[in-house]
Amino acid sequence: MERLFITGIGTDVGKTLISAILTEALHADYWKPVQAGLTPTTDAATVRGLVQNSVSRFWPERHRLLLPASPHAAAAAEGITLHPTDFQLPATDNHLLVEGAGGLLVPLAPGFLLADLAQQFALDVVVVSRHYLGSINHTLLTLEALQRRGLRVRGLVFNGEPNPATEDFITQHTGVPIMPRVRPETEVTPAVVSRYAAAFRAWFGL
Ligand SMILES: Nc1ncnc2c1ncn2[C@@H]1O[C@H](COP(=O)(O)OP(=O)(O)OP(=O)(O)O)[C@@H](O)[C@H]1O
Ligand SMILES: C[C@H](N)[C@H](N)CCCCCC(=O)O
Ligand SMILES: [Mg+2]
Repeated sequence: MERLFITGIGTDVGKTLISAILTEALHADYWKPVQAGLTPTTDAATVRGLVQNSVSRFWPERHRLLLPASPHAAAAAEGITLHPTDFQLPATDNHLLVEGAGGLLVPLAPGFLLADLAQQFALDVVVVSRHYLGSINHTLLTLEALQRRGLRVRGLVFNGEPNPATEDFITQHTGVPIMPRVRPETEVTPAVVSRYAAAFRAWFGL
C-alpha cells in the first residue's frame, strides 16, 4: 500500500492538483490534516470534485482554520495550539495520500513542522516542483531536508512547461525518481485529471 505525503517547494505549486491526479490514479483515499483558509473552497473539496472513481474516501481535516496563512499563525489566531498527538492517520486499508500545506518546513506550532507529521506517520514523500526562477534552489533545499530527516522520496513531479535545464540538473544532482510531468492546463477538470491519472498509473506499474 502506498502511504504518501504530498509536499511541494512552496505554496500554490500544484500539490492539490497532483493529489487529485494521484488519488484518481491509485483510487486512493485522501486526507488534508490541516486546512488553513476555508474560502472559496478547501483542498479536500477540490480533490473530491476532480476525482471520478467511487473507491476513494475523503477523510475529514483534523484542523480547519479560517485564516489563509501559515497553519501555526492561523491556529494562534483562533487561540489554538496544534500538537503532534492531535493527529491519527486515517484507519484505512486503501492507498492513502496526505496533503501538506505550503512547503515541507511549514510550522504547525512552535517546534512542530509538517515534516514532523510525515515522519510521525512514516510516510513516503511526493515532491511537487513548479517551474519559476528560483525553483531549482527551492527544490534542492526541499530534497536535502527530506534526505536529512530520512524521509524517502517516492517521486518528484515537475509542474509547468518543460524546462530541460532545470529538470536535468535536479534529476542528475539528486537522483530522485521522476514522476510524469504535469503541463499548464487552461482548465483543471475531472477529464484533465483522469488523463494524467492514466500516466501516473503506468508509472506505478498498474
Ligand atoms: N498544471 C497546472 N495547470 C493549470 N493550473 C494549475 C496547474 N497547477 C496548479 N494550477 C492551479 O494553481 C493554483 C494553485 O495550485 P494548488 O491549489 O494545487 O496549489 P497547492 O500547492 O496545493 O497550494 P496549498 O499550499 O494552498 O495547498 C490552483 O488554482 C490550481 O488549479
Ligand atoms: C494559505 C496557503 N494556501 C497554505 N494553506 C499555507 C501556506 C503556508 C506558508 C507558510 C510559509 O512558508 O511562509
Ligand atoms: Mg493544496
